[in-house]
Amino acid sequence: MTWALVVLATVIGTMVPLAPTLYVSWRFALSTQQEQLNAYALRVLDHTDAVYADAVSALRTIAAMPFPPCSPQHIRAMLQITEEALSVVNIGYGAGDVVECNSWGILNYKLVRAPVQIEQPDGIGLILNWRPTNFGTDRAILILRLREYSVLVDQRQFFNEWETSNPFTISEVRTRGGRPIYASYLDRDLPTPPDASDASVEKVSRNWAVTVRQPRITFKEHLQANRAVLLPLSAAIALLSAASGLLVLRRQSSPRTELAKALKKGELVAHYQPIIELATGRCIGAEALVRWPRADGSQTPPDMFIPLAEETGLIERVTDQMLAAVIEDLGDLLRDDPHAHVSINLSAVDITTGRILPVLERVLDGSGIQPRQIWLEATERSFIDVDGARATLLELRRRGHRTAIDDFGTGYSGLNYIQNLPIDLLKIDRSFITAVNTEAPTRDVTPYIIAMGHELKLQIIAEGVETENQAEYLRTQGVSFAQGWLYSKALPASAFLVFWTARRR
Ligand SMILES: Nc1nc2c(ncn2[C@@H]2O[C@H](COP(=O)(O)O[C@H]3[C@@H](O)[C@H](n4cnc5c(=O)[nH]c(N)nc54)O[C@@H]3COP(=O)(O)O)[C@@H](O)[C@H]2O)c(=O)[nH]1
Repeated sequence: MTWALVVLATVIGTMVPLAPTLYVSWRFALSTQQEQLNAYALRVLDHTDAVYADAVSALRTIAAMPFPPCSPQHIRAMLQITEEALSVVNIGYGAGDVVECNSWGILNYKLVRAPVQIEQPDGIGLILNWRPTNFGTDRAILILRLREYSVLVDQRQFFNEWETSNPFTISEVRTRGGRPIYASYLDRDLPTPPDASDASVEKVSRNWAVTVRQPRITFKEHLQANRAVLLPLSAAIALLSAASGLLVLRRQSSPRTELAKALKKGELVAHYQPIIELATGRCIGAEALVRWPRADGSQTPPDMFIPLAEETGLIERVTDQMLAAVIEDLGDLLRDDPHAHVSINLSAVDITTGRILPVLERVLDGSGIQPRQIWLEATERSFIDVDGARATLLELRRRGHRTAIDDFGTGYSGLNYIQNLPIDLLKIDRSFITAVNTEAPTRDVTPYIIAMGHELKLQIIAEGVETENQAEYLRTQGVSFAQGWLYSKALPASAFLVFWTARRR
């Protein structure tokens, strides 16, 4: 196949004039840049929406509390919310023209409440670029106002770390009315602010508009340098340049394209890791884990392509194909044994947008499989948009599905988040199980996580159980279920069915 392609490319490379080829490659490079910018802009917008949603949630929470203004309980509540909300630096209260108290206590100096500059579509008032004195920071602050309450957000929160991966890409965040609140070039050592020749993409959400830019000139210079070398060379060695052009093209085939192709061809498969009831040693179900077998016999690990799928908008298709694979592979088992279940990993976007709900309904409708047999796992990253996550989880539970928080202990969620979310199971991350009975610093955390699960009346699943010693410890701590290499690695469907038959009895 490769030889055929090389011969074909050689013939074409000899015959086709070079200029159109260069023109096409230029257009191709341009559209790739546009695609990259689109993905970038969506990520910046997601991040902006998440920071804003976090601050609005803090604002609405404090505004709904019944404490007497500036009482000790009131100030304590403001401090607690400030500490828990990732983006909030302070909360202020003032019924009149001045701030009377904030998260730090009652104010002993006069701080005038800045007037609202912009009314957001969601009813929140905004004050931009507030630069406080006596406040321990010289950074620009965004104030969100709801009645007597002001929530303060450091505008640098809108900076996105991934921008640093491409030094020429910059982002600007504005309100829907066009007022700028953040421009990343202000915080980075870039030679100039953006200009009109930049390639740019704009994306808008309900409250925000985001523009992402890359200087077009950099791209053009690069292309012209290539041409200066290629034109004389290609005249002399047309055959060689055609073949090497093909090789370059093949190497440039991006990981995203490869993953998209694999999804299109249905190359991703599900493997199943048994879940064991610790008290009886019986297998009660499995976790479906995606596998990507390659033509050369190797496997690309999910750790490599799941983040890529999440970044490039392919993750929904991964989830959908896994769901379809589970029904195809284990449908008969689930219909025959109504107590069996399969856990499926959902992505943050499945949970926060609720897009998984109609998909599940469509797949299960008429399948003879009960919703309670499909457990759904979400990582803590899904809960940055708490309201979206709660709505989806509530609906899943109403339909009868069981919901689990995955990799627990590795994210930022605290007790406060979890007790307010409709979750049935807590999966302790492998790192905390590996630490059991070792000298690892995290070994003392494991009992606290288990106690937290019990306190919240959640069933607990331990991941990554590799030794009988760990299993015994978990049994004595009242952990219900376990999965890990002690019992089995993730198995192809046929091997899992054999395991199930042996361990179900
Ligand atoms: N959104 C989706 N994410 C998925 C899906 N399938 C997998 N993933 C996520 O990718 C990460 C890596 O998964 P994988 O390489 O499959 O690793 C899993 C197990 O194989 C591994 N494991 C299980 N037992 C042991 C053990 O005893 N020791 C050991 N060293 N490793 C073990 O742990 C991974 C289980 O992950 P988790 O989901 O946290 O239970 C991983 O984050 C997957 O979530 C998918 O379909 N969609």
